[in-house]
Amino acid sequence: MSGPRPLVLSGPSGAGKSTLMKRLMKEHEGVFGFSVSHTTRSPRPGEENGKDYHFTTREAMEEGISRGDFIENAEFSGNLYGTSKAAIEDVLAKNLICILDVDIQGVKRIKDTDLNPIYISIQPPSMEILEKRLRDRQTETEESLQKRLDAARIDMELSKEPGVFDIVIINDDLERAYEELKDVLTEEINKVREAQ
Ligand SMILES: Nc1ncnc2c1ncn2[C@@H]1O[C@H](COP(=O)(O)OP(=O)(O)OP(=O)(O)O)[C@@H](O)[C@H]1O
Ligand SMILES: Nc1nc2c(ncn2[C@@H]2O[C@H](COP(=O)(O)O)[C@@H](O)[C@H]2O)c(=O)[nH]1
Repeated sequence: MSGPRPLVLSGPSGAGKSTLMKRLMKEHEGVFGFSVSHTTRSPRPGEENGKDYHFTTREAMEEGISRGDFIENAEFSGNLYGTSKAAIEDVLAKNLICILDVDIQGVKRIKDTDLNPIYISIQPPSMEILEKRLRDRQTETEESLQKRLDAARIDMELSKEPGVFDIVIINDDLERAYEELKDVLTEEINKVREAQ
């Protein structure tokens, strides 16, 4: 049997990717595995090294990129982010649905690989609501918030291009967005459960 297809979750910072993903993983224990990315940004309160991200320095990450350790990497809001080959292999080896949370640059780079994931974009209902969610989250300085909003405008345009995403979910009502996400993944979830 071929393994379950990975899932690429993308969309503007603050759209609700982590919120939806954490619920999906909690409600489907032993079905999903998170591909832990590397980043040069500082940890937020509550974030754990090796669980939320591998927090690293730019120098170490650039060395890893030159060695070919990453399947993709991107500069986002003044920091480097990347998906290592090891992060994905760890999850695939367990026959779980591998979830990658990456920005739109990552989506484009993953399309050049043989990963064959399901591409899902999580979009906010509007820029105004996105800005409010990001401000209320209280994780950003004014400067990084503005960079994230600039990146969000680009993301919202690109996500409308035909063929980039298999599905675009508007995360207005959390319950409805979650149901939509779960429905798209039913076949892959069943594949994992049947194999257990
Ligand atoms: N449907 C929703 N309605 C209201 N608030 C929401 C909704 N979905 C998420 N949020 C809130 O919006 C904020 C941003 O959500 P979250 O951190 O999940 O976004 P994200 O897309 O993972 O962002 P990033 O890419 O920066 O990690 C959080 O405080 C979350 O609780
Ligand atoms: N191209 C990649 N993008 C990534 C990766 N890991 C996270 N991200 C994206 O970065 C922004 C900001 O994340 P935050 O945790 O600092 O809020 C967000 O859009 C993520 O999807 C990665 O490995 N590659």
